[in-house]
Amino acid sequence: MPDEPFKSTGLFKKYTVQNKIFQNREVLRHSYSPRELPHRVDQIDSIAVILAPALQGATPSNILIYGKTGTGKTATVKFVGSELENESSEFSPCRMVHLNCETIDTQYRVLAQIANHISGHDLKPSDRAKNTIPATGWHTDQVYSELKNVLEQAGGLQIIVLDEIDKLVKKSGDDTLYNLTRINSDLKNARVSIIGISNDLTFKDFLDPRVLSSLSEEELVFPPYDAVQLQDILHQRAEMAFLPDAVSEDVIALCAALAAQEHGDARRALDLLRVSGELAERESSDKVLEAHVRRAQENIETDTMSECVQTLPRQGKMVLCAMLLVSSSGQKVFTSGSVINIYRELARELDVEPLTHRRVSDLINELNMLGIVTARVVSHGRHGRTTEIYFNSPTNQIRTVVMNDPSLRECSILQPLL
Ligand SMILES: Nc1ncnc2c1ncn2[C@@H]1O[C@H](COP(=O)(O)OP(=O)(O)OP(=O)(O)O)[C@@H](O)[C@H]1O
Repeated sequence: MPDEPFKSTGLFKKYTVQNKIFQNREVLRHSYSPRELPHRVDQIDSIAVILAPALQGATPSNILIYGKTGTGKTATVKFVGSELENESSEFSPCRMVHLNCETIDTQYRVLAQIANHISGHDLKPSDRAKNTIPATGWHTDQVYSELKNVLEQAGGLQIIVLDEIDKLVKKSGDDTLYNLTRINSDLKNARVSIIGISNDLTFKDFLDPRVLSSLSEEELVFPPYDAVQLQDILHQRAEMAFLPDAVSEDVIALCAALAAQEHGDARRALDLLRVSGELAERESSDKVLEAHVRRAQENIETDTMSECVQTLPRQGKMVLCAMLLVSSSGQKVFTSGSVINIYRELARELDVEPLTHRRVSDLINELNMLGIVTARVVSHGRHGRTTEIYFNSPTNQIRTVVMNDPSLRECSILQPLL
């Protein structure tokens, strides 16, 4: 029998009501690159001064950039990079390739990605196909030598930006950086400069001193934004993102103040404004209200917390379960000692080698740093010290997420958490 012609039920009609809030919500997304970066003039100038010699054919110093998440490191480097690319001449071209080492985290992938990017963008079409490096299968030496060929063919200066460089170093050591910081001595017609970006200062401890000194010829620190600066950033985006009068000064000030309380993270502030707008839109409101911002803050916090719990390693989840169990027995504030006792029972039932007291304390500190619990050391004078722990918010959501793990669900000790 022939299929009946499709007849729409109008499912989406009620969700595509007339837009009363957004003019262009895309400008609030992470992928949008703003053309102006308020409160980053000093950082833009500092990077421009370091890179400027490139326009006269010299090789600029390598740069290491630090700063907490959402302080505009990536946006600033991309901004300066496009200015430099525009101003460089055909005779002395300068180009920037941007790699995120959270996903591109092995030497093979880093070298191949740089080479493939250059062949795709900067080589004549006739030279492109033969230069493509496969995703796997070559020897690293061969990839390195192909990268040199591609750089020589393209000529000029190549600035390689390694964003989240700490992830690369922690996953694959410092061989890639060792090779890249020395590649100029193997090149005749081309030059390479490196910009490393990180929000974790401790990764320097994983670097060989020689690699560190060539990588950090220049160092820059991006400070967190304060509430007033975040307001300016939000203003600039809100003008493009929202319809006139949909967002008030008070709403912008509240988003800025809440994000500044965290650690001055512009990404968080922009997310808060976008999610608040989406909540207002869903309610067919023609204005974003402070109540929408408060709810957006709760939603974002819940999402972040769920992601944190989901991605905890197994032992971390076990320690968290032990805490949930103690707290569900009615103790709002409990000690690390009681958590460790239950953790050990749990390890026995799950047939997992229990960690030492010290390691469990480290895991408790990690959960403290993630903001899931508060753990503080209390001194009892002559009787020594204990760590007191309590949950920062109601535990229902944490329980649901952690107990999603099938092996934990089956554990008899943990049945009270289901
Ligand atoms: N001064 C600014 N003006 C306008 N938008 C900004 C500014 N600083 C940051 N942003 C925006 O905030 C978001 C986060 O910025 P960015 O990705 O550059 O931060 P980051 O410091 O690299 O963070 P991470 O370390 O987490 O990668 C982006 O959407 C970016 O466009």
